[in-house]
Amino acid sequence: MTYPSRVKLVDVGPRDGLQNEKQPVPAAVKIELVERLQAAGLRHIEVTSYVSPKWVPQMADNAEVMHGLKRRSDVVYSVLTPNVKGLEACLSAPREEWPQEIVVFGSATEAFSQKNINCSIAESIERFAPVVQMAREQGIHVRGAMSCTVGCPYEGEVAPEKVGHLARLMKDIGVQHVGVADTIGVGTPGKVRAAFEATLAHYGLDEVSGHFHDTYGQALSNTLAALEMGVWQFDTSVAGLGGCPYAKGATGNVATEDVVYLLHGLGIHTGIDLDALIDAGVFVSQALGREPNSRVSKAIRTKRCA
Ligand SMILES: CC(C)(COP(=O)([O-])OP(=O)([O-])OC[C@H]1O[C@@H](n2cnc3c(N)ncnc32)[C@H](O)[C@@H]1OP(=O)([O-])[O-])[C@@H](O)C(=O)NCCC(=O)NCCSC(=O)C[C@@](C)(O)CC(=O)[O-]
Repeated sequence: MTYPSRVKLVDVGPRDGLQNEKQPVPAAVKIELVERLQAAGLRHIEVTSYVSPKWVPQMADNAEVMHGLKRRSDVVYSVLTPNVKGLEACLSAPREEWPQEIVVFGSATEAFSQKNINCSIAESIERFAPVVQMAREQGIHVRGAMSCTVGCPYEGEVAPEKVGHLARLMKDIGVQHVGVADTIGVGTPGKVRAAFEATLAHYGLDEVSGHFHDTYGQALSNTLAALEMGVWQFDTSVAGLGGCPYAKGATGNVATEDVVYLLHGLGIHTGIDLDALIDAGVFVSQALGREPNSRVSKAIRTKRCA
């Protein structure tokens, strides 16, 4: 089996990982988390989202976090912007605090679209179109997240045709890259492959990524299945943090630590220092009062103690 020679990981821990936390997480902790991730070698970090603070209170400090970061010139910072209001809020900061990439997020199912962003799929595309245009005019890269590509908490199994339909709509409005998300972590390799195949009818292999939650413990298998298709970009979350507020019961994303261990084991270079990454996961987990949700982190920390 041949695997891609390079893999890009986007650590979504500061955004996807923390958005669902009920306890307030101070901006200083979020900032230190991003800085620890970049020090560990992560070069793509999803920092925050410009969404309604009534819907997701944890992300209300978006501007403070973007302002407080000590940025590195070799790191790409991204943020979620569901509508023009969100993008305008993000761009109201001085240019040096802008992200290089924004994310619009849609759903392959109508029910999740309504629950998550309060509109139909068609309406979401209408909302995204001016966001995409404005961002691209400013030289900001646009990624699209496609939720519920294999399963939906409200509609159950999702047909690949629905994924292909959303991918085409995203392509038509100029979204440059799409992430195939298993929002509730129910996917298995065959289903994930089918979701990618439907997406690859509209996007090239260099324009797609995988985003796997680990609710059923399948995220590493799904990552491997995607790697075997030639997919080389993945979202992961330090310490396995996360969950979407509108996908009840779904656990966090696959832990970055576990994916890095897998990749290094396959001989794929990531540039990530696994020990420093584990320490970043311990830092944020301690701030949240829990253990990191990563088997690799646990194993390596046990070995360190021995
Ligand atoms: C999309 C909206 C805003 C629509 O929400 P809405 O209520 O339909 O919007 P609206 O335009 O009618 O505005 C209602 C209120 O929200 C305000 N508002 C409107 N837009 C913004 C904004 N951008 N920033 C700040 N405030 C905003 C607006 O000003 C107004 O305030 P009010 O007059 O009531 O005081 C809302 O549904 C929302 O914020 N949803 C949040 C959804 C979210 O963040 N979900 C989690 C992220 S997605 C995810 O995790 C999945 C992913 C990406 O990881 C992939 C996967 O695993 O599937």
